[in-house]
Amino acid sequence: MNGTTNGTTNGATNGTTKGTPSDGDVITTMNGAPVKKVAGSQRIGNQLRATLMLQDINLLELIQHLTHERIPERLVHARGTGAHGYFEVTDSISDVTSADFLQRVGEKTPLFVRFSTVAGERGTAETVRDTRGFAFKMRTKEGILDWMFLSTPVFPIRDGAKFPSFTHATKRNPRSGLPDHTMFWDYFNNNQEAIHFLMFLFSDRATPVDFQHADCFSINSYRFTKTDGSFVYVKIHVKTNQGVQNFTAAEAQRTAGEDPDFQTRSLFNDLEAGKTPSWDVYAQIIDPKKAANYPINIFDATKTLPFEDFPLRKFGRIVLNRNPDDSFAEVEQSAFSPTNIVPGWALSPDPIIQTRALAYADTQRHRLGVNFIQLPINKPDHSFNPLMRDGAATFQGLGATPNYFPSSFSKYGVATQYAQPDEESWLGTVVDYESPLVDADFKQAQVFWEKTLAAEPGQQDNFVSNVAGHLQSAMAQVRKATYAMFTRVNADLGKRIQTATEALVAGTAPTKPAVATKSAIANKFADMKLADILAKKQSPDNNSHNFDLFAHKEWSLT
Ligand code: HEM
Repeated sequence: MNGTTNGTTNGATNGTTKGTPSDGDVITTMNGAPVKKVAGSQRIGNQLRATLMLQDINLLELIQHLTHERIPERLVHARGTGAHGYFEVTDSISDVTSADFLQRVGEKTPLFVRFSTVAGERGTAETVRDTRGFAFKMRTKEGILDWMFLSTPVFPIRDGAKFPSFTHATKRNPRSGLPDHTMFWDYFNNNQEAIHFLMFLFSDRATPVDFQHADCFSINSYRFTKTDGSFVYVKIHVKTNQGVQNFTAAEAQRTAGEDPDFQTRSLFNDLEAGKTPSWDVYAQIIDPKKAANYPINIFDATKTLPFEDFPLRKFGRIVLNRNPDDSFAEVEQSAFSPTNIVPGWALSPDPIIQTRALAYADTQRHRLGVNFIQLPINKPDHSFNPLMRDGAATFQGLGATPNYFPSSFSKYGVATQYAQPDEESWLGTVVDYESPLVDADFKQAQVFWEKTLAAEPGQQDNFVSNVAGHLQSAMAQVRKATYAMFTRVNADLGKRIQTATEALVAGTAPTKPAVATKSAIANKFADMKLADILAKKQSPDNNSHNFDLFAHKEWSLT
């Protein structure tokens, strides 16, 4: 057998699953003894009747392993898929960060990404209306850096204590176990700082065709730091080179029914076919002095920062080129956290980031076990901390290394080049603070409605019908409060949502939801049957990626 030898760890590098068997390997029991009959079971007499024996170790182990194969799904972002690739520095950014992996233009850092939807469970359909998660794990020479971004540039909350309520309201009713639109809208009616997020969630941007055709954003402000102690704040934008493509609500719903795994299949097939989807990476650099007097709080995750004042600066690109070898080992067991940072990249005082600092490794100890960091996909190429060593399933092999610090019997210490603390100062009186809702919270939502959506033909109509289609299932008093919320964005918007929703409730709306514009993909294939699309895909002169997006009936592991 390949894999572990001599009882020592086979430290898999690059987060890839190791131990692929080779021809001629024999199947063994857990302790490594050869199995005589893998699919047979020991029984009394040569008969089909089941008088089985506990001494049939192969059978016992097979069943016992199977009954333990599922682990808890992620609290949020349970449905996901992954891919390997790299991050490449395309433009110099070393004036604002000392991060080693960003110092040299052209340098590539190995990367793993997990893409996800947020609210649904592990088996739910993928093309549904939702935010998409983009979790990047970069293996830099100075440790693992995780970037955990979303496909919306804003978040629904700016007070960490609201995260449980927001999460509960977007999941199932605790009594009925059913999705509950009354609960959903009632939460948002009472937490209206989420309005900007809702504008994205009910636009066609929340039904991307697949992950390759979506952008993502850090949302939270982080810090680029330098070894001299200076720093700037930074927001990251990751823009797809495949072009943004969204489904309309009707297309997304249809696809969810026809192929609930559409987005996983699209990515898997693209990578198997040798495609290399890529994204350009930009920074919005924020001078701390400018941030202090800027009208928008840069630590308010419900707001974006205008490009006029904080232009995008390109510094890298992300390229994907390989499917995982083992979906469970790499995708399901991957553990990302914003606290996986490296010198040159740091957290900020953003309250959401500070709350997140606690959440991830905590849930991963529950989901994967205390030593989840030793799993190959999560394990840094180099790490050493003898103070964290015991717990279930540890295999670090630190032996006699002292487990306290400092010790007279060891010479290990800290890296002196990072000894200089950065200059951020945190001073103030302790207060119990919950951010109040103010008129300014509706400003960016208003711009999104009046300018952004208005600039794309049919998108305002789609927005109204997307909200109405969802809101119609809420109780009357909740619907009324939601009309009032959208009226604060724009009086006409509030009225249109009310008219469209109440028509659906009364059954006077057209039976099919009005889909004002079709996506580019739907237009292209409007009159084609699936079989024609697949046939066209196979024609040698076709090199349009649009055809591949519809090739979702294929599943090829070869
Ligand atoms: C207080 C706010 C938040 C809390 C408490 C929180 C908590 C969590 C938890 C518990 C998970 C599951 C982790 C796991 O099981 O491994 C998760 C996943 C995730 N979160 Fe958050 N989250 C918050 C806000 C955000 C924000 C603002 C973003 C992005 C800007 C984000 C991005 C993600 C992503 C991408 C994943 C999926 C990770 C994966 O694919 O494994 N989260 N979050």
